Amino acid sequence: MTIQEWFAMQYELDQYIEKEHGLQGEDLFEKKILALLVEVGELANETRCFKFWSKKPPSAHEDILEEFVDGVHFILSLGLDLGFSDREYSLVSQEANEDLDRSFLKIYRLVNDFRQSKDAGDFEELFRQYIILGQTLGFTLDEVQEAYKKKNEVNFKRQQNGY
Ligand SMILES: O=c1ccn([C@H]2C[C@H](O)[C@@H](COP(=O)(O)O)O2)c(=O)[nH]1
Repeated sequence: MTIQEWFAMQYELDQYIEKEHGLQGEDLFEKKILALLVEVGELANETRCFKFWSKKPPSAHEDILEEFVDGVHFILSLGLDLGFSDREYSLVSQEANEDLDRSFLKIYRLVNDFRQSKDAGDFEELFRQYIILGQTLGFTLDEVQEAYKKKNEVNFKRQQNGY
């Protein structure tokens, strides 16, 4: 799936949600920023990377992946809202951050930077670093896109069932 196709899938879902909730034309930027921050927190919780006080293992690979793609939804949605979907993105990278705690804290900082600047370069850096976080968690881009497709469908069904 190309990045443009990825944005297009998110566009369809966002349009459906906005129509369903009578929100067409509303500025949902700040709510989506907050939603993304919440998703990043939920993801960190599933990895348990910061829980130095606990001996419990992380959640299963697929459960962490599902949380991860919730964040992807909101990143794509924010990019669409600012009209950044037609740009070229180089998301594939050999980088992987060893330290998960620092990676999560970095994502929080990048979300806030992007919130303030609404800048295309800051958006790309956020998207890129989020994908690198995924790689650090053991997910390939293909795997992320497959999981995204599944969750996108679940999100549609939820809307149709009065979520
Ligand atoms: O405008 C929106 C609002 C929500 N979602 C998706 C992203 C997540 O996959 C899911 C979050 O739903 P909760 O399970 O957190 O309610 O909804 C969108 O894609 N676009």
